[in-house]
Amino acid sequence: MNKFTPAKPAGARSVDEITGSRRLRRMRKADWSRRLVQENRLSVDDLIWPIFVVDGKNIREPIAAMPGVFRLSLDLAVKEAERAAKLGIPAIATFPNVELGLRDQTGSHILDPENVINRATRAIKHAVPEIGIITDAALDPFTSHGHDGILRDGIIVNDETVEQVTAAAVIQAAAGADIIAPSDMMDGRIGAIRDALDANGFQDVAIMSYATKFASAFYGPYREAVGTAGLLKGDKKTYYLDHANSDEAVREAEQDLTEGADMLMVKPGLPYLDIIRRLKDEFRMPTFAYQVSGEYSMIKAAAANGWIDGDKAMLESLLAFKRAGCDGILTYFAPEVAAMLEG
Ligand SMILES: NCC(=O)CCC(=O)O
Ligand SMILES: [Mg+2]
Repeated sequence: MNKFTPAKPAGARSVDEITGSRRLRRMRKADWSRRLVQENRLSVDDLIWPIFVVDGKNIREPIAAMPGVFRLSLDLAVKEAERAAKLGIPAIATFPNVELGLRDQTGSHILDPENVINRATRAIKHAVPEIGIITDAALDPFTSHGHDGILRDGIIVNDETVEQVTAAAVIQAAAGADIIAPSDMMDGRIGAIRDALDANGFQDVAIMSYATKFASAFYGPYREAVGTAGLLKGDKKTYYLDHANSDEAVREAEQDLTEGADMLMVKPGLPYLDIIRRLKDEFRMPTFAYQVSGEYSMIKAAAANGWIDGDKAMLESLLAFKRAGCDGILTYFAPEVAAMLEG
């Protein structure tokens, strides 16, 4: 084997000459100094916990593609909300798995004040009034085709969907939702929901807009959780954002703020940190990320295989959202990380 000895350049500079004695490792030398200069911190106040609810009693159904996440009947959802409040988690977001017989072409069951989402809101509000409740006014768990909008002749019709989603938002507010978070990406829904909430006396109900929801492969496990995986035909590219685009995301956020959104959300999270940073810098509004099911499950799967340290990857991923400019994160890790931050 030939041995190669690299030549030192003539008059090679010392490291001090190269750096001008600016040694950036100095502050990293010990735990105490790393803590002292740490720029971002994750706190339990940053967490929103998405939970899945179903009809029935004493049901705690595992979701195969989301280890550690369950579909909960309302009695158990209330218990979990109590646990979340004790851990200091500020808010939960509820998503239903609706029985197939109640799903139809227009998602009409979303308008039933007694549907599982509205009953969950009332039950949790009654038992745990101190926790914030966020509901999604989207149609996908209620339609027989798994789309977020009303489907007519192969087209998701915008304005009719906005009417349906707006009516659903008012019914959710009447049930006690504190924040309406419409995730369907129809044009004009934020302004329509704001007008309708105000007209019905819900001026104090806020809107968190899923302003930039991208067409993404990372929603896979969620579709198992809400039971739309087998129903969905085609894709959602005519309403969700093209994941190649960034300027378009800024336009979407600007539009939703103009229409009255109180908060912005970017979804998915980790592959879209650049979008979070752009929106935060551009608008300086409360900005949230949804660390979606696929992101959660990737970390869980790699950890289960012993390929990564799951706890460390969880904490690192959540802190990355703070660094990117997030005020908070919707994450299935919420109770796990809250317990860790507390302990
Ligand atoms: N409207 C809520 C979602 O679509 C959640 C997606 C995910 O967690 O993958
Ligand atoms: Mg829009």
